[in-house]
Amino acid sequence: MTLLQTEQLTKQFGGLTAVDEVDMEIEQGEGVSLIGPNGAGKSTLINLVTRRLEPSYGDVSFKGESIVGMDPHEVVQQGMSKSFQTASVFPELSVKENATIAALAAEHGSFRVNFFRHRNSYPAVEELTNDVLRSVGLYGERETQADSLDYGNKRRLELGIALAAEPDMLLMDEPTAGMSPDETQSTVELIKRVKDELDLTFLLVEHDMEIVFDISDRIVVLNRGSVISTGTPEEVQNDPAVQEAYLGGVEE
Ligand SMILES: Nc1ncnc2c1ncn2[C@@H]1O[C@H](COP(=O)(O)OP(=O)(O)OP(=O)(O)O)[C@@H](O)[C@H]1O
Repeated sequence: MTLLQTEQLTKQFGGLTAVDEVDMEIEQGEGVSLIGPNGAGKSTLINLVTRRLEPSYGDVSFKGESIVGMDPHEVVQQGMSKSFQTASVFPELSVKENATIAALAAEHGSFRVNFFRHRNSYPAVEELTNDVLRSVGLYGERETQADSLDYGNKRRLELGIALAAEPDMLLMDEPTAGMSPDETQSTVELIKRVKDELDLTFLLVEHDMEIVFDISDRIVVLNRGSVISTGTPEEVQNDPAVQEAYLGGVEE
């Protein structure tokens, strides 16, 4: 099943076409990375998909329905979450309280938790929260105040908060930015494990090619707003158009 589809999706800023008639499809269960040189249009494309930007023209559909016209929070309710946004963490609350709030806020999909309608479903919320904290390796830290987590664990909590909403699709913009090599490695392992465990569909923007090749089922390459290649990591790596546009100069 196609979860996300863009058709002729275009964003112009004045005379600059940042995203240029992009046709992209992401299937349920796929892990897709979006790569491309600086200024290729990756962030703009993500912002169009999450409805933080209005397209100049073209369409975005999620689960077969156009989401152009929806507010960003409505898109989240449809099952699309974006992780690695520190803004989603309440620093003065505990790890568990943060995850619980995220679980309570989720109002989509088969698992509908609405605190005000189903107060007696609190045990279900607690079970979900505990599962998520175990998945991201924070169960042992559940009583810790979010503020006092180290950097790597803060990022794990951000991922946990996104997962507690039980998203059908997770968007991640440079999840390992600012991390040490060890933290990067454990975050990559975490994303891979969570994807397998939860059959998660993701769209990742990442500059680190080692991570991209390790983590992706499929890669979409943008250059100057256009998709110049799409395929498995191997296909993309061997595509001369990509080598020229993106990996240019690394021939040995
Ligand atoms: N709000 C804006 N107003 C005007 N131009 C913009 C705006 N946002 C992005 N651009 C331009 O659109 C182009 C694409 O930018 P975008 O940030 O999407 O690229 P990117 O691939 O995410 O780059 P990076 O890898 O450096 O983050 C760039 O030329 C950028 O300067």
